Amino acid sequence: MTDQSTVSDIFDPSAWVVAPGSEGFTDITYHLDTEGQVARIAFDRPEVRNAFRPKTVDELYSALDDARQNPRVGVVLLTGNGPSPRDGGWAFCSGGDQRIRGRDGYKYSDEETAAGIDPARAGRLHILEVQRLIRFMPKVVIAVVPGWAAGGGHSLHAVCDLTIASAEHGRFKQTDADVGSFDAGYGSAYYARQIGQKLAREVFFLAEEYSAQRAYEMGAVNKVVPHAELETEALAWARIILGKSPTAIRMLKYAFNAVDDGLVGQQIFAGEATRLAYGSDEAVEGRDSFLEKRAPDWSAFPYHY
Ligand SMILES: CC(C)(COP(=O)(O)OP(=O)(O)OC[C@H]1O[C@@H](n2cnc3c(N)ncnc32)[C@H](O)[C@@H]1OP(=O)(O)O)[C@@H](O)C(=O)NCCC(=O)NCCSC(=O)CCC(=O)c1ccccc1C(=O)O
Repeated sequence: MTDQSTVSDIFDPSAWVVAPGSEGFTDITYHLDTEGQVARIAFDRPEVRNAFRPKTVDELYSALDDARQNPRVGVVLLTGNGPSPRDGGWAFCSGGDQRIRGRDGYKYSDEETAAGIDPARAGRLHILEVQRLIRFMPKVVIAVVPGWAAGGGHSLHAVCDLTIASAEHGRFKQTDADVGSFDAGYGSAYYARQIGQKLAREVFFLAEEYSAQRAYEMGAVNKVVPHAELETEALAWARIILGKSPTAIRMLKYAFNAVDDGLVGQQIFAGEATRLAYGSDEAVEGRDSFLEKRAPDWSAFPYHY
């Protein structure tokens, strides 16, 4: 298990505490800032450019869902620890671990399978569940890219609300088609909404390498910062966002999502609108009139226009 106090060369141990319950994770690290309002979740397989295997995705989902349900957390930073002890390379995430890809998805290890993996969940592509969690959680998720974002890692950065990248080491490459994979959802179609159709098709069809600066110019990255300042800058952005109204941020995220998310997007936005309406005197009158077995009195509530 990684020493949680020194997880990455650009990690500031004085800014973070280990998130309760995360001690058993092997493939990711999970920290909360000292105020308990920002979550830092990081891939921790730098020797394979932070490629994910099913266990990685299980842990990632678990940490993200914990952050989602923590009422004090307002912003999540998703990043990759590094550098690689083998060659010094940096990565955000290089997608699915190709060494354990089977014909029906990514495979748990023999030990994990022997320990009781249900055959129904043996071949996994559940990074897509992680994508939906990032997309639908009512909090801002920032991709903090210290190195390669490739394949499914590229898709994860695309689905995050914001991306901050290392000027020196940030690299973007959509390799899906090189390895016979295709993210036909947020990773491609939504990504095209971000940078435009021609550029998105170039990124996927050619699978070339793009620097952080080029990705910024294409509209895929919000800010490029010196490598040593990457995490400090990400935390600073998180603190700016924490200064805003939680309800406003939640409604804005869901408003941005709704146009691309069809009825699910409308449902999520509408659910939050209903929550807001329940707080009004008008909705209280509706509920109370039912419980008191009387006709509702709407006279105090004008038809606003
Ligand atoms: C990322 C690279 C461009 C980095 O290149 P470089 O810096 O030269 O490093 P390397 O020497 O290549 O790599 C160092 C070391 O790491 C190993 N490694 C790197 N990436 C992976 C990986 N993905 N799986 C396994 N191992 C990896 C590499 O082999 C080296 O180890 P050695 O022992 O020295 O050999 C470059 O590494 C690269 O191109 N990597 C592969 C990127 C890739 O193709 N990823 C898979 C894309 S497909 C995918 O992610 C599908 C899963 C998925 O997410 C999905 C599924 C279904 C629908 C949607 C999705 C979705 O995309 O979300």
